[in-house]
Amino acid sequence: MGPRPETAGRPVRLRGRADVARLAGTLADLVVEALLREVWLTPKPGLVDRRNTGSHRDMDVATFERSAAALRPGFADFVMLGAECAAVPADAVLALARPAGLACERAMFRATGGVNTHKGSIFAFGLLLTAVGRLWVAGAPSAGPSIDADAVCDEVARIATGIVARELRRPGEPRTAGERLFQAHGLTGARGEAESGFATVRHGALPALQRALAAGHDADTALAAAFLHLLARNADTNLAARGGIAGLRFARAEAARVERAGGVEAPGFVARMEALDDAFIAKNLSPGGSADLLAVTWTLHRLPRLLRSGPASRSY
Ligand SMILES: CC(C)(COP(=O)(O)OP(=O)(O)OC[C@H]1O[C@@H](n2cnc3c(N)ncnc32)[C@H](O[C@H]2O[C@H](COP(=O)(O)OP(=O)(O)OP(=O)(O)O)[C@@H](O)[C@H]2O)[C@@H]1O)[C@@H](O)C(=O)NCCC(=O)NCCS
Ligand SMILES: Nc1ncnc2[nH]cnc12
Repeated sequence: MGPRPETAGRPVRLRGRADVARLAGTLADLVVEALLREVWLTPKPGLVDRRNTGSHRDMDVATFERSAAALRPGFADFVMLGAECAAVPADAVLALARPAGLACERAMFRATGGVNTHKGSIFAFGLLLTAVGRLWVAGAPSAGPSIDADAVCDEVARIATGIVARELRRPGEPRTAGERLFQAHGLTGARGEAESGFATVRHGALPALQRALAAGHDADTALAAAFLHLLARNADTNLAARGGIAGLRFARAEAARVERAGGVEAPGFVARMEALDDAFIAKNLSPGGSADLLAVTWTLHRLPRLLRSGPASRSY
């Protein structure tokens, strides 16, 4: 699966709804590509990949492939929604986007038979794609070339402003893992990451990916470097939900140990990650949130060049 011929790599300039629709298709293809690159990257401790299904018995690579394909139309809808609400104040956008997010969740559950593969990805990419749609229209006609990762992250932060206080700091029984972990440990999870403008990606995983590419590594090795960075630093509520704070600390400490041993540059990197995979599985640990942020990392890396378009956009 990859970008559709009619949208991939062609200049997308704003001339009206038809051009926003074409932009939406191009960006939806990019996000599906990012989700597939994530699930295919191997090995990823505790996660579904081509080595095994990690700490999961209810999903495999094919489940994620079906889920990603089912989400493509919804991803395009977020871009269109962002373009249509470009003039709406940023702090009023989330309420407008949430129904589209819930529709994506329903599409995911239909495609997976009720398994939660991409709930966090829907949230992250719903914000990211809505933000790009808004920037594309607000800055038209010169917006394309100036929409870089920082501009997108800043717009995501504006849209998500106040979400932690509004949705996590409220009294009452927690309804989800994220709400329970906030009350117990102050972890803000996907909401906190969004409100920070994907800070863990913007200031950590994305530079790690781009350093690895600049050093001559291929895309998968660069993604592995970015994933290791995330695993060592991201406050992943999936890890905490499954293994408690001790589980989150264990995962981050072990990832830091692999980094100190030289990371992707060191001989034996794959063997170290396979050993970590076995250890995570033994403890039922799964860093699903870090997997989502890895797909966000790839998307933010590819987006600026894609918006400037042209054949060069196919290079990484
Ligand atoms: C706002 C929501 C995210 C509310 O969901 P929740 O209250 O649960 O919030 P979190 O727990 O904080 O996170 C939910 C998912 O986000 C991913 N995640 C976790 N930590 C982080 C982080 N630090 N940064 C980024 N993302 C993070 C993670 O999703 C991934 O893992 C899931 C698969 O793992 P698994 O362990 O299997 O999960 P379960 O099935 O729940 O466990 P088992 O039953 O198998 O044991 C998968 O979702 C991955 O994507 C967290 O799970 C948001 O969901 C929401 O409100 N949505 C409504 C629609 C909406 O607003 N859409 C966007 C509009 S712009
Ligand atoms: N590869 C993966 N395995 C398990 N959970 C995930 N959530 C997102 N990507 C995942």
